Amino acid sequence: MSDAERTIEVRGLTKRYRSTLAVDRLGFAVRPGAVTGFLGPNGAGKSTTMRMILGLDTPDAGQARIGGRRYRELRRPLREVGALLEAKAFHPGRSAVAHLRALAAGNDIPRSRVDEVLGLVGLTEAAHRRAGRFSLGMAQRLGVATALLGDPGVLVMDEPVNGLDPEGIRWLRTLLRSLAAEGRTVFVSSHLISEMALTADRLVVIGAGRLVADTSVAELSASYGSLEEAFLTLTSASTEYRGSAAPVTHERKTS
Ligand SMILES: Nc1ncnc2c1ncn2[C@@H]1O[C@H](COP(=O)(O)OP(=O)(O)OP(=O)(O)O)[C@@H](O)[C@H]1O
Repeated sequence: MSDAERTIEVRGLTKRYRSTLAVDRLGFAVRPGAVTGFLGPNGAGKSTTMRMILGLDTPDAGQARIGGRRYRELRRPLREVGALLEAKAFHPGRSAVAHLRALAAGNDIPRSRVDEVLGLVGLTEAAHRRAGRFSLGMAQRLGVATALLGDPGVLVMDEPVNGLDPEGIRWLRTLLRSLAAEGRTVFVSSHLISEMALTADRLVVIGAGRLVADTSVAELSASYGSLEEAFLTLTSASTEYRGSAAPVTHERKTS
């Protein structure tokens, strides 16, 4: 897979739910070889954007493409893009191994890969337990295993840190960084700035559905003194950070 095939591109992406403009003409690119954090306060539009990237929601305008194609046009989606959206997105009566085997069988993925990913996320011992009884942290690990099942070049994860304990958070951070170091595209949302400061190389920050920054973690924290300061300043005023240029203030949307 070439770098272009692993690039996520969002252009003019817009989504409205009745009176709420959830995503507003959003544009950015996520490239391979780095962890890109997707930051924004609660309700900023992160999940909606990720759902549109993954073809689970239809944009009202604009488009999201992976390697130049819409998610729905991908020939072997699980092998190209791994997704983690919400924890516990599996049948509660099924064991972890049964869940992964069913997905592998339906997507032409060798059965041996199931044991591999269970090992990778530390669920080998719990593989035969009913997934419905998993703790939130274990469910997140199963979600990560599911995302990695097809050995995809692109990973899209919505708040994967949720429910993990400190050891789990460190484990996930190391895993995401190593996946990026292997040349994969890793796009991960969070509202935890401190965690993103440790995990991400680049940041796409949104506020009220609009892009407020698309830059490296180092540059953003250097410009504002700290990443927390940058996040709070940019998202509260919906100002746009443009590298060394002065921040540009947008009118706030009142929809
Ligand atoms: N299915 C829906 N129907 C109506 N409104 C929705 C729907 N999904 C999202 N919204 C609204 O769109 C906006 C963006 O929501 P979204 O979940 O994408 O934000 P988020 O950045 O992921 O937030 P959080 O960090 O709280 O998960 C919010 O105002 C939310 O209430």
